[in-house]
Amino acid sequence: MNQTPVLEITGLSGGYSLNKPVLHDIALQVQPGEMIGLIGLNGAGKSTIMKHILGLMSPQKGDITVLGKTRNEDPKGYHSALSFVPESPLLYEEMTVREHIEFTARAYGVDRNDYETRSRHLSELFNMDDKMDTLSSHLSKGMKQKVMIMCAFIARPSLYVIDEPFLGLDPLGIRSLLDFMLELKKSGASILLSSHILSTIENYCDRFIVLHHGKVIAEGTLAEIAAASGQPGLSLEQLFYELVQGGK
Ligand SMILES: Nc1ncnc2c1ncn2[C@@H]1O[C@H](COP(=O)(O)OP(=O)(O)OP(=O)(O)O)[C@@H](O)[C@H]1O
Repeated sequence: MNQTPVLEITGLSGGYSLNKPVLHDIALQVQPGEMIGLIGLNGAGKSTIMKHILGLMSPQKGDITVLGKTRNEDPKGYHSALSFVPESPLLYEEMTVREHIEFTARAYGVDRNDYETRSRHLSELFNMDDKMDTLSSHLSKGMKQKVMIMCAFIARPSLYVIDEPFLGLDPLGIRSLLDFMLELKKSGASILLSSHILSTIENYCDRFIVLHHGKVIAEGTLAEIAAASGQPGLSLEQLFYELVQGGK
């Protein structure tokens, strides 16, 4: 493939202190229209990779480009090409659901008509119609997670970075989220998704990156990872178990 990757990470090492890196020589690419599953045990480094992509942490070594440019080369282009769903909801208690979505839409420069159409679609999809004017402090845990997801999806960036989004969502919410991610993918967007719910993402992601102790220990389609491990036909969960047990 000769097109510019939406996201390219090369030789990334980084962490929370210089003498103890958490990430070791990470390389990965996300192409336009791809959904990539980033999987690993607790503490493997998934969120730390995402913090580096978002520019919340700076690499100790290596480079990260979004649409071919680093954050230093084009800060505005870099950030407007990204949208993020964090693992835990971070909301303003005194703002309503609608205000959160509106605020995010303005920050991304979404025009009024697009905002109206998308926000109606998202509130229906996530069953939040009757909560749009509720203060976020009055929402359930799963509803707060839905607000984060709706905020991330109100803009139409090239890349969605989504950190373990399913926790707290009810089965209908999980299905709506998966279906919506497929819609985004069809429209050409790329998604980097981390999750522990391997049976759920197995059939949705195009490729997987398996992270263990801050290193990429396997990558590819399910069939490619299975073939490389000499165990064709295994499910993602079985393969993951074999890989991390073997890599201990
Ligand atoms: N703020 C922090 N300060 C210091 N170390 C941290 C901090 N956040 C994470 N770490 C460490 O970095 C390593 C990677 O953590 P990270 O949060 O990236 O894991 P993860 O793969 O996202 O795990 P999980 O599945 O539990 O969300 C762990 O050893 C963790 O203890």
